[in-house]
Amino acid sequence: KTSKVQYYNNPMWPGEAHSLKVEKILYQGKSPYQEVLIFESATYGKVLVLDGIVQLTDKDECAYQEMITHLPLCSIPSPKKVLVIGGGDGGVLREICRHSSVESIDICEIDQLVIDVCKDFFPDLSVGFKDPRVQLHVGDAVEFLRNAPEGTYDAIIVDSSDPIGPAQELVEKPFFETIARALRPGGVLCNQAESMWLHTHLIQDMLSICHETFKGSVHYAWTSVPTYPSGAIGFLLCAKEGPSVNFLTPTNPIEKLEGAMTAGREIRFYNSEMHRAAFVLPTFAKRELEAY
Ligand SMILES: NCCCCCc1nc2ccccc2[nH]1
Repeated sequence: KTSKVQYYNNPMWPGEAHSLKVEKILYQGKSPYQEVLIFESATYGKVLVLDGIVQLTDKDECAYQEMITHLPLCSIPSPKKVLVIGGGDGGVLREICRHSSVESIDICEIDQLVIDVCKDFFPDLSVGFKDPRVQLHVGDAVEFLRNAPEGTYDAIIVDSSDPIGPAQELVEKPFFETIARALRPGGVLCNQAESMWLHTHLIQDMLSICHETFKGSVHYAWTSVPTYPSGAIGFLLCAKEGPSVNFLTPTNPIEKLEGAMTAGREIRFYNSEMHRAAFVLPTFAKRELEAY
């Protein structure tokens, strides 16, 4: 049973907690990297928790998976080679597979246990692994990117957990530099970039690093995910210098996506207006983030 005191001590959102009623524990385990918990909630379907942090729920995972994927992929004309860092639940893979221009997808996930339990408990997400274009690499992303030839990818999506624990190195400058090197000119990066309500300093640090590393353009976007503390989570969209990228208006014909049935599931959250709206910031966030 989680004690209330320990419950309120997560350094990512000290003093606050979003709680879900547990109907039934479905899985509890521990990998070399983190504790893994899956439970059936009363109102959000199944829930995946890593080290006490909600990663996704059946009900609202579509918001995060669709936005982190289609914001970058709909911003370039014809993405062919895509890399996913993290994303072991398979949800981002499921969304990438909607893009018929994509020819190959590399995914580098450090924790095999996350992949295994999501195949058992989240078939709607792990369906992404079944696509023949997907090549799985289990290991450390820094290592993987060091060995990636320069200019390999049209898009890189960093679906990381938070920078406490295995994902700490994924917000540091050297990592962003290896990403820039692995992107082709005009290639794009989209990574999980915390909440504008809770993590302004962390976002400012990431924005500074990205403005130094990506001479193309850098934009912060956000969306609503009710089961993430603060109810909002952000994304950092970066373009490597080269053919210009306009993140603010989707270029890739999203219409053919909206109807796209992939793996038996239609799109539930993303559309062209939500794409444009994601880059519109409330005044406090403009003040705190647009200067960086
Ligand atoms: N696939 C990982 C998604 C992120 C899950 C953990 C998490 N939940 C958050 C809530 C608010 C801000 C940042 C957050 N990061």
